[in-house]
Amino acid sequence: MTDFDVIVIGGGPVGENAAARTAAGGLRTALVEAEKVGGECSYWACMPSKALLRPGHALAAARRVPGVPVGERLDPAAVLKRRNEFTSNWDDSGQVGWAVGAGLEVVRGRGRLVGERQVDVGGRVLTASRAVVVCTGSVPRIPSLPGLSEASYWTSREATSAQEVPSSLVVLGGGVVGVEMAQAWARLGSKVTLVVSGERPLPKAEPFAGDLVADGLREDGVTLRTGVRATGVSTADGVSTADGEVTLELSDGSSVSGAHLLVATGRQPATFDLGVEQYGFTAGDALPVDDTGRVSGVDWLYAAGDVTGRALLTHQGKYAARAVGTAIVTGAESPAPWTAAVATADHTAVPQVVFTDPEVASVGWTEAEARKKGVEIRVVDLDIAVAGSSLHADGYRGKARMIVNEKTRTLVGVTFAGPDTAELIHAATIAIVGEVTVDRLWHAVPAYPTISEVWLRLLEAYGL
Ligand SMILES: Cc1cc2nc3c(=O)[nH]c(=O)nc-3n(C[C@H](O)[C@H](O)[C@H](O)COP(=O)(O)OP(=O)(O)OC[C@H]3O[C@@H](n4cnc5c(N)ncnc54)[C@H](O)[C@@H]3O)c2cc1C
Ligand SMILES: NC(=O)c1ccc[n+]([C@@H]2O[C@H](COP(=O)([O-])OP(=O)(O)OC[C@H]3O[C@@H](n4cnc5c(N)ncnc54)[C@H](O)[C@@H]3O)[C@@H](O)[C@H]2O)c1
Repeated sequence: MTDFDVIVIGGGPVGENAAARTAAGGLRTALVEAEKVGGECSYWACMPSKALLRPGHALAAARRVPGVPVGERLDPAAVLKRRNEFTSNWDDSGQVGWAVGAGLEVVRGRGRLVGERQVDVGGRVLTASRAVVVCTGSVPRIPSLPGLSEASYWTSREATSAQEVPSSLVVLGGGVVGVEMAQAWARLGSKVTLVVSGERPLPKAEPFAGDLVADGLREDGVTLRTGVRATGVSTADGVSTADGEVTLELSDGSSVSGAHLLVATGRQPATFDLGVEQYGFTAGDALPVDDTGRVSGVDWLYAAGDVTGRALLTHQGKYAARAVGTAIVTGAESPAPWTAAVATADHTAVPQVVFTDPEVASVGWTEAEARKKGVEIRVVDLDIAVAGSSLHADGYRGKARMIVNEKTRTLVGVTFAGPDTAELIHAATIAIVGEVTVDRLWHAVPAYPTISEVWLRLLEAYGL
């Protein structure tokens, strides 16, 4: 008799969803968690970062509408208190309660694959009759910079959980973590310098989006150092506590200093000390999976979320988890694309919102990605300037891009960059997933006066 039908290793949002799905399908399911049920997302990523950003957005939005009485600046103590509440003060008992209510057995400890359908947790070997699902997430990728390992630097964990506003902050890396945290702490009163190796931040987004975010950061007082690489780190005494304690040396011979250094240079799959080598994989590499989440060459092993390296986003990881759970419960061998056990949208329709001000909301391919794939496309670019946007805010500044596959006349990518564009993107996701032609989209009439009217202008600019 096995202990469980399914063992899920990693109780982040993705593991929780995979486990809840198999339990709902009547399978005895264990959720093994080494730290906190709820994972990185709940305690050191999505939730606290958005809780730090939201008050600044609300204040900026109010300032853009005459007649709304607003204060000069944010109240950092109140912002940090609300952020602490959003992380339940880093107490996971609520999440554990949810897991138990969902019919899961929560096993505390670090899981390690030790044989076919066997997981060691602190010396106890758990066995599964059907499947083991790896949802161990990712960890910060730290570059090898001279002096960095001796310095006391921040990763996204410290940047999202700090209990005081740092007097100054140097941020290395202009990806999503870098720009979001640079703006959050700048708006809370920190003197922030953002170091970006390329021409602009957000190199994976459409260039106009990175440029608009750069403008927004500069307006918040962030100093942007673009086109420079970090070459070394030095600290006064190895402990960074006061202004100027950490110095980042740069490739152009200059340097920048701050009370803290945030290293935001990407993430790495959490496949260390997991026993993946016995199946031919390398610790630190992503686990390769098919669209049902089955790990290549191991028929009882599944994976979902950041650990697969497919899309490092909570919503997309949870989608993959639902596919894995369905695949395990139904036991379908080769389910068809776009059925519940297959994460088909990962290839064409991954939405993301960068929660800066301006926001960047995108789905599908960028122009560069579409061209690389050899798709015959037409790109439509517009300023977001409709009745809805001018009512929304005085001096509203934003841009939209729609990319159309010229053969099928369907959308393959959409990006909106501007204040409060996040809520526009789901319409684009539906259009891409539904393979709606521009000719049919013409009949999806946006309400007046909303920012969504930009859809009508995009279609008109396309020639409809
Ligand atoms: C600062 C920041 C902000 C972000 N903001 C957003 C956002 O706004 N929206 C968004 O969609 N995405 C966001 N992300 C990305 C998002 O956090 C991840 O995509 C998401 O957390 C992935 O979920 P996961 O369950 O795969 O991994 P995780 O959330 O990392 O959870 C993995 C869990 O597995 C546990 N674990 C690891 N190894 C073991 C083991 N051997 N045994 C037992 N347990 C183990 C860990 O303790 C952890 O609890 C953000 C990321 C960062 C860093
Ligand atoms: N709002 C959101 O959806 C959200 C928010 C935060 C994070 N995330 C997810 O988390 C993941 C990790 O975010 P991230 O920002 O850490 O990674 P990222 O890959 O988005 O960005 C890392 C950046 O660091 C740069 N970089 C790498 N090495 C460097 C070096 N040595 N010196 C200078 N720059 C260097 C890269 O060019 C890149 O621009 C992302 O994939 C993102 O999808 C999502």
